[in-house]
Amino acid sequence: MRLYLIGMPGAGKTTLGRALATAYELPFRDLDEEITRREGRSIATIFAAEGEAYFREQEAATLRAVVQELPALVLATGGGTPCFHQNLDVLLGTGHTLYLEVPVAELVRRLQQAAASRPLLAPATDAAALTERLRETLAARQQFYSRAPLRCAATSCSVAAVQQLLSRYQTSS
Ligand SMILES: Nc1ncnc2c1ncn2[C@@H]1O[C@H](COP(=O)(O)OP(=O)(O)O)[C@@H](O)[C@H]1O
Ligand SMILES: O=C(O)C1=C[C@@H](OP(=O)(O)O)[C@@H](O)[C@H](O)C1
Ligand SMILES: [Mg+2]
Repeated sequence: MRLYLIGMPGAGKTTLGRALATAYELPFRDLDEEITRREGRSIATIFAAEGEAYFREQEAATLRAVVQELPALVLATGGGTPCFHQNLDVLLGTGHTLYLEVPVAELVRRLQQAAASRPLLAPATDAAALTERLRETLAARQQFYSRAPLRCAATSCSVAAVQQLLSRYQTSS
């Protein structure tokens, strides 16, 4: 089984993805970590040195390489992954895609510390600016995220809840 986690920065894709991989005894990959490894530099450095378009190309290529390499895994994508280069079609066509749906106010709470290492959010320094940035980003991305066949809300995104969701989904499909 390939399980893909999608959603906004701060939704918990990396955190929950790692826990789900342990629970399912599957390899875990974080797409940002894979890009960092291939490139030998951080996501923030890639954005600063090469710009977003270059990052999106590397992201698309790395996604395809990971999918080809591993027939079974849990993959935490980056927040923008499903929105560029037909990546969502790759996800939908090769595994189960789960959208972690988290309200902007909760994302702000989680990200206030970490925005500096997330280049798309870095210009938003205070809570009001971060809220505005996340609102705009979510509005633009909703059309992609909402195509995921599986979704869970912030409050119910435990490992056990996802396992239950997935087993119901697998028996019904
Ligand atoms: N369920 C949760 N409840 C509270 N905080 C969380 C939860 N999941 C993740 N976090 C925190 O939110 C931040 C972003 O989590 P992360 O897994 O990196 O999200 P993503 O990979 O979706 O950007 C981290 O500081 C993490 O500890
Ligand atoms: O939302 C985005 O466009 C991005 C999210 C980041 O991943 P997280 O969602 O894990 O923060 C990372 O891929 C990059 O900084 C771009
Ligand atoms: Mg992440």
